[in-house]
Amino acid sequence: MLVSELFSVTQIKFKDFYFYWYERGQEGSGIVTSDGKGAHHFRQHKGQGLVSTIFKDDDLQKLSGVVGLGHNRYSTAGGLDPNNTQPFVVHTRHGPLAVAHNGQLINAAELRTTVLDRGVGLSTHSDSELIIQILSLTPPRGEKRGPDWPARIRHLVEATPTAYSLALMFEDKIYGVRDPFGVRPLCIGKLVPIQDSNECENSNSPTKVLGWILSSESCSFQSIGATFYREVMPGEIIEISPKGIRTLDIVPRPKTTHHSKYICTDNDDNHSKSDIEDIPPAFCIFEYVYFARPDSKFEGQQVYAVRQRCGKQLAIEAFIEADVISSIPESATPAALGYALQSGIPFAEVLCKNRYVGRSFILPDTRSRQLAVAKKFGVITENLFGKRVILVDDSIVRGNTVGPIIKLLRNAGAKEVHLRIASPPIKYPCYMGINIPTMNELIANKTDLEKLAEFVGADTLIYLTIEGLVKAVQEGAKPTTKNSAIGHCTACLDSKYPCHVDLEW
Ligand SMILES: O=P(O)(O)OC[C@H]1O[C@H](OP(=O)(O)OP(=O)(O)O)[C@H](O)[C@@H]1O
Ligand SMILES: NC(=O)CC[C@H](N)C(=O)O
Ligand code: SF4
Ligand SMILES: [Mg+2]
Repeated sequence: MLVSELFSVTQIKFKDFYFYWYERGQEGSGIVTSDGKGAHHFRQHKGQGLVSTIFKDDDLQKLSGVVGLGHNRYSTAGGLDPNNTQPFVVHTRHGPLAVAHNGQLINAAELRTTVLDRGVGLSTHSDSELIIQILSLTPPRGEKRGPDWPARIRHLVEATPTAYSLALMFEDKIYGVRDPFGVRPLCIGKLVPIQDSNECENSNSPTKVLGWILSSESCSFQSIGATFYREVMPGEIIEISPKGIRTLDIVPRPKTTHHSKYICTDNDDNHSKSDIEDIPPAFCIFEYVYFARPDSKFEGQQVYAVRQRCGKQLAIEAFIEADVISSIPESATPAALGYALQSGIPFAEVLCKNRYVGRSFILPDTRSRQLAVAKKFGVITENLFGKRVILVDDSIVRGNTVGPIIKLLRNAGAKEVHLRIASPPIKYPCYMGINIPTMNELIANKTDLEKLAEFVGADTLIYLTIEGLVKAVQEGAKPTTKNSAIGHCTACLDSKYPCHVDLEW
């Protein structure tokens, strides 16, 4: 049995499969299964909203098969149209193919023209549909015997440098693909007998493998009795089949250098060959700051530990005397604990979060984000009345969260509120899978720092520096293989995009 899943905490059990989601995307969701026999043997169910509202027992009963693909959508291209819900399925010359995509194609406009110019009609505005259409094309050197998936996937990777982590399903096989810059995460889990899944990860004890799992985040593995096997490397193409798992290819990063759309950097042009060849991967630093779940692991370290180090670094860079340190739950809590450990000031909760309201930043529009913030928090008065409070958040993006919260704390009797942000100001758009497409929506561009503190109602406001964040992240990061490089995208902080950005999309 093989299980594949992108985006992992809702448990869904059907026949032989277990799918777990934590709603990394909250807008839509789908499952496609295959009985492994090719044409006409795919089954699927998709819908809009949270997983728990989409999949009822009856729907799941119909989803039988030997392999499966699931996806939760967090829209970054193509809008909220229900037709953009994934996985996408098309019938290729060799039978049905399903694709689940985490990311956003940086050159989507150019690719769209290329696909349309070849006479292929598209049925959505989703960038992910382009992926499945390119994969449906016969590769440049043709195919002698049946579909040559390594060649088709390599052709796709050469056509678009980033940002994608993909799971593809064809007959009884799953292919996993991570773009050469490794902007979005992708990891492999091993389904093992339950007693073995409680053993230490990466233990060398011989274990019967019941199946393989692909997931954006490793936090999903433990909940289904699987263990973390390893990350898919940037540029790596893997195949999961009844015979097991193997690497088909590793596509190198294109010879490029950082591109700045917004500021002059000494990175554009004038580079020696070796500079260009040495360009490192660009794993999204915002996964560590906010996006990923704290119990997930990337680059050999748990996200929780990185956030705590960010908080410690913040205390070094931006200490202030206070009576209590607290966080805006949930993502900022490890950083606030780090600040408390470093500074010796005690940590106490000042906000109670309504657990039935999801994450607000990842909602698709301003009104729903602001309503979510208003519904989400209550104050724990005893911990702040008459006190000087250091309030830590992981990030300020559009500024929907922090202002209303400081108002709540002041109304409840906080004497001073000092805001400390465990990441630098977010000033530039992301085109690689986080939905911040314009500069105008970013509050750091609307006013200078001093006015921003006043605007959100804080006595003082200090952000972590870019160097401080990179240090906190890279201190514990380990290369995937002995000689592989470590590198992070920081483009939304410093405008250094890993490759050319196509702004027409
Ligand atoms: O400045 P803004 O545009 O408001 O965005 C930043 C806020 O949004 C996120 O929290 P969210 O409520 O999404 O999730 P969390 O519970 O994981 O912290 C993030 O942790 C910040 O608190
Ligand atoms: N990560 C995702 O779910 C986004 C995939 C794709 N870019 C979309 O907008 O649908
Ligand atoms: S621009 Fe920012 S959010 Fe986008 S991939 Fe780079 S670090 Fe991540
Ligand atoms: Mg938050």
